[in-house]
This record gives sequence, C-alpha cells and structure tokens, in this order.
Amino acid sequence: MGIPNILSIAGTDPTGGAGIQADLKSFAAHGGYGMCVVTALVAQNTLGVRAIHAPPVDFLRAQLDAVSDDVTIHAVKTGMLGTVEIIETVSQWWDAAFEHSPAPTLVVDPVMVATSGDRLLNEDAESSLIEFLNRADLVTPNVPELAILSGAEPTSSSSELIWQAERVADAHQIVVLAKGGHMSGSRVADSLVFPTSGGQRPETYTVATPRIETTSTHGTGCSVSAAFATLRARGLSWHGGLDSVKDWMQRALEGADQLDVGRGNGPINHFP
Ligand SMILES: Nc1ncnc2c1ncn2[C@@H]1O[C@H](COP(=O)(O)OP(=O)(O)OP(=O)(O)O)[C@@H](O)[C@H]1O
Ligand SMILES: Cc1ncc(COP(=O)(O)O)c(N)n1
Repeated sequence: MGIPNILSIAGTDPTGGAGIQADLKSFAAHGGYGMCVVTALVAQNTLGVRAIHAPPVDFLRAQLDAVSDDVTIHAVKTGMLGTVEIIETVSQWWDAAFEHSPAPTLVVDPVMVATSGDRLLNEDAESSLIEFLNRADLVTPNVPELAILSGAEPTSSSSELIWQAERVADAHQIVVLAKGGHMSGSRVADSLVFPTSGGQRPETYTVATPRIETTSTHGTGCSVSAAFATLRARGLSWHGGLDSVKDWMQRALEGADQLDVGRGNGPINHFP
C-alpha cells in the first residue's frame, strides 16, 4: 500500500494545537493522508474553551457518508464526541459503512476534559462512549479518563494504572494505551496493555522517557492517538508504534520552544 487514508472524527481548535487541527498535522508527520469530519466547532485557544457549537447530527452523518461513500478509509481516530447523540450517530454510521467490508483500524481517544479543565464530553455521555469502545482496536486514555472508563478512582500508582487498563482491555477486548503524562516522577511512562485471549494476556509493553519541563502540552493526547492510527495503518506493530510515537513526542515537546503560539498551554511542534 502507498500512503494510507486516515480519518479524524473530532472537534476543532482554531489555534491549531488540539482537536482536528492537531490530528491532521500528526497524520502528516507520520506519513498518512489526513481527512476530517467535524463533530463540534469549539471556540477555544491555549487558555481555555469559550463556546461549543455542534452541527445537527443529520449533517454530521452527511459528512461521514460523504467520506465513506467515496474514499477507502484505512484508519479512523475519534477525539471529541461530546454528546450521546453524536456518539450514537458515529456508531450507526460505523455499523452501516463497514457492514459488508472489513472495518478500518479504530483508535478512540476518550476526550473528556481539556488541559484547561473545560469539559468536552457531557457527563451523561460517558456510558455511550464506553459502549462505543467495543468497536475500537485501541483506546488512549490519560489518568483521569482511564479511571472513568474502568469505574475506579484516578490513581498515582503505576501498578493500579495497569490494573485499570487491564479491566478496560478485557471488558472490550481492545488494546489500551495508558498514558502517564499526569503521573509524577522524572520519567513519563506510557504502557500498552493487551486483552486476555485464550486465558493468557500478552506482556504489557511500557516505554518511559525523561519528563520535559514545559507548559506546551496542549494537544499531546490528540496527537498521540492520531500518530498511532497512522502507524498502525502503515503496518507497524504495537511495540514499534509505541517506540516511534514516544520518540516523536519527545522531539515534538522539545521543539515546541521554536513556536510562539498563545499565552496559555502552547502546542507541540508536530514537525520537529
Ligand atoms: N512533560 C512531558 N514530558 C514528556 N512526555 C510527556 C510529557 N507530558 C506528556 N507527555 C507524553 O504526551 C502524551 C500525552 O500524555 P498525557 O498523559 O498528558 O495525555 P493527555 O492528558 O490526554 O494529553 P493532553 O495534554 O493533550 O490532554 C503521552 O505520550 C505522554 O507520554
Ligand atoms: C476539540 C478538542 N479536542 C481535544 C482537546 C483536548 O486537548 P487538550 O487536553 O490537550 O486540551 C481539545 N482541547 N479540543
């Protein structure tokens, strides 16, 4: 295969650091052809979210159909889904579009709360998002998101974090990337946790990198899940994918000081 077609289904960030804008840059940085369907227009910047405007779900469905009726999709990454209605619309589209053809790789970034602390998923939509995970290959929660998905409390213990990820992996038969950005310590560890199959669980794979002292972390989560979707579509293994993503993220965080974007949590440099 040549360059794979990767679709982001997510919300917008007009300052370009998170959401769909970050996804498209991350797809390009990892060798994918980027496409996007907008779930919500978000008036936000590096300081926070001001307002959210979601298109009618019929129009969301029209965007999704316009892509899948015409283009072979090799991987999908979902980000901000926002409401029960949006999740149901994306689920119905997915089930119809891939009923008679193999489904593409699906990476779900369970976007719930922005770095700024603003909610991006309604609380009453959490159970719909959990149900949506049954369609996924990979889910990429941060510490508080993993707690919600596993029905536990946010943890500062790495063994508890892995246990929570194992619960989610087994409940949905998916791979979990438990991200350690919100943990303390001089290194940031991300772990790939696999579901039990045939009574056995493949060994957890962890990559830890030195923690970079920076406030430019806006959109790191979006960018990591978009990178993984692209690398899996390009045929990389799970382990190879995590090695590549962590190496790139380290350089993207270090390279953020070449940018001058906003007065809050700035974006990473997608092309370091
Ligand atoms: N200070 C840091 N130094 C090095 N790597 C980091 C740092 N902060 C986050 N990362 C990496 O960035 C990615 C995102 O991690 P994090 O746990 O912060 O997710 P997130 O909360 O979803 O991100 P976001 O800030 O976009 O909400 C992970 O791959 C993590 O290892
Ligand atoms: C549309 C959209 N999607 C996701 C995020 C989360 O990114 P972050 O947690 O880095 O603010 C965001 N701020 N906006």
